[in-house]
Amino acid sequence: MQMSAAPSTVPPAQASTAQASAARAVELDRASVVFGRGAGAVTALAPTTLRIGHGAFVALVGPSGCGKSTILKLVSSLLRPSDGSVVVGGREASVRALRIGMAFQNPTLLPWLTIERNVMLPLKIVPPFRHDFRRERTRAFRDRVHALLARVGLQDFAGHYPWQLSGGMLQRANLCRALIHEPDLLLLDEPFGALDQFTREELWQDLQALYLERRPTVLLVTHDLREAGYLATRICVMSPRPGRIISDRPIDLPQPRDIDLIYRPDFVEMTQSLRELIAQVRK
Ligand SMILES: Nc1ncnc2c1ncn2[C@@H]1O[C@H](COP(=O)(O)OP(=O)(O)OP(=O)(O)O)[C@@H](O)[C@H]1O
Repeated sequence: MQMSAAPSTVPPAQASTAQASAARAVELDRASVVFGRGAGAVTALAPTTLRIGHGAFVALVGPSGCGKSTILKLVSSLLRPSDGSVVVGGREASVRALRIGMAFQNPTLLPWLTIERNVMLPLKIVPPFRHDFRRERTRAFRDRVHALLARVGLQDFAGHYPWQLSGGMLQRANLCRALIHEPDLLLLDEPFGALDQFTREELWQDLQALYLERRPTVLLVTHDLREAGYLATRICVMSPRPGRIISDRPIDLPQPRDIDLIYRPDFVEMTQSLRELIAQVRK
């Protein structure tokens, strides 16, 4: 097993040039976000440059309030940068050049729809699928939903309602909904934060398998350094006040990764060095 050296701490201006790539899924160029004005202004994100190639799995880690979710919101165009630019799939983020899937800490499944219907929703809304949906080619879509639910062990729960499922099952269904329309870009904001360790590890394995199947570009915000190390091909560490990327390193471990990896000494050493870096910037 090859583990890359301890994280390199780099000056902010160069922090994200580590993975220059011709074909980029996401490109932040000195993008910053300031909330409010004057004395009450809060800089959520200092000018940040971050380039992510297609198919990369990037984890954003760092202490609370350092701007991780702000970056996700910029990429999903829920927020516009106060300065600088955010380009997704070669176009300004708001243009939606890539198909995007999203999952957050609290699964936002609609309580009045079955799991099957919830997971099917993006097919109803997102082009090009919605065209076929209107033409009532729903049988193929239903098969597709059932196949994906089966991949995460929910084959017997398609007809259940969200309130009939456990937290882990809900989060599995939530992941299915984020992936059903085969997104090019998957944005995950602490999707497993509320789960117990065993369920979390199971879901890491599910997510890894689903990622390796189609290799969408993934941007994962997490507080769990083992989650970041197990899943990501690259980890960016952020520091707060103002939010910025202070370390950007590849995770040179072959995939698929065995879950036992997270208990191996060199992996523990790697997560420990990240932990120390974050502890320093929290002070
Ligand atoms: N709408 C807003 N108005 C004012 N300040 C905001 C707003 N949204 C976020 N902030 C501030 O911007 C900073 C970055 O917030 P952000 O949610 O991106 O952090 P985070 O790293 O995702 O935090 P956490 O890990 O706790 O979720 C924080 O200081 C936060 O208080």
